[in-house]
Amino acid sequence: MHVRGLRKEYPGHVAVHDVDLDIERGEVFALLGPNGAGKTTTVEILEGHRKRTTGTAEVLGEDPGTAGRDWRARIGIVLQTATDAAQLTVAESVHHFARYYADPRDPDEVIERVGLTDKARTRVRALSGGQRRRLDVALGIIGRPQLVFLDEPTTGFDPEARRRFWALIRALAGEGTTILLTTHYLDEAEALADRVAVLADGRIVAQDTPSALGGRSRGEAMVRWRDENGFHEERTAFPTKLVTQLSEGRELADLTVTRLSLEDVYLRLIGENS
Ligand SMILES: Nc1ncnc2c1ncn2[C@@H]1O[C@H](COP(=O)(O)OP(=O)(O)OP(=O)(O)O)[C@@H](O)[C@H]1O
Repeated sequence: MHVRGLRKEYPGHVAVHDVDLDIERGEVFALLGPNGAGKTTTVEILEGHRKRTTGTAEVLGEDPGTAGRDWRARIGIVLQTATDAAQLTVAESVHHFARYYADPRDPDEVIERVGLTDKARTRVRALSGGQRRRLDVALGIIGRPQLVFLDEPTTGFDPEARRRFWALIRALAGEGTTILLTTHYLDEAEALADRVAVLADGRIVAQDTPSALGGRSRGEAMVRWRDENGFHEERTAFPTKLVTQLSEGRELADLTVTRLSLEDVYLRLIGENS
């Protein structure tokens, strides 16, 4: 996917300014940013659901503004709003959606992969919010898409469901599926994304791997430990050296070495650009 100078104007308001993105096949890419930053607008333009004002976009080799049904069948979309097939059971709706595609995944396997096997015979309207979201994910991947858009995919998931979902996304990426997700969960971006971009007020203010974002991997570390005089903490660019000096071969109680969290860096970037 290649995007250059993408811009979206609404009357009296520029929602997306000059966004450039290159996302490779099999890559998991996360768009981060506060409410109203322009994530959904960007994603909807790339899905072909919204018209851009200016700029170029190439998604799976085509312009999403003009691409046709064959292209659409190659992408999977999981929207923020839940699907509406409330009368059908989980199994019925997944089997039903599978029929729209030339080479769908096995519906029962997809239901298993999202962890809904024991709800397969339950009507969609009787699912919990998180279960319904898992069904949305199932419907988004049933067509064996080459590219999957996930807009806040794990909102409402319990911790176990999130871990299961992360494993599914990694497995899909391992099979060569490209994933573009938006999320407000920094731990999710850290666990899943090969690269992240931070949008603030419609502009990309940083783009890197989660571990290097905002100079994070080069930043100072905080070393904390405890001894007979109590609790200590020291900020240093050379944590290995400090720990070696401190320990002199003995164990240090409650030793931790931490760098800025992704959330720390994210909040700093957002603060600098708001
Ligand atoms: N149809 C529209 N008409 C006018 N303004 C819009 C429209 N859709 C979105 N906007 C504005 O564009 C900006 C970006 O909105 P967008 O939904 O892309 O943000 P977001 O980053 O996805 O936010 P969230 O995290 O809340 O989902 C917001 O200021 C929003 O009010």
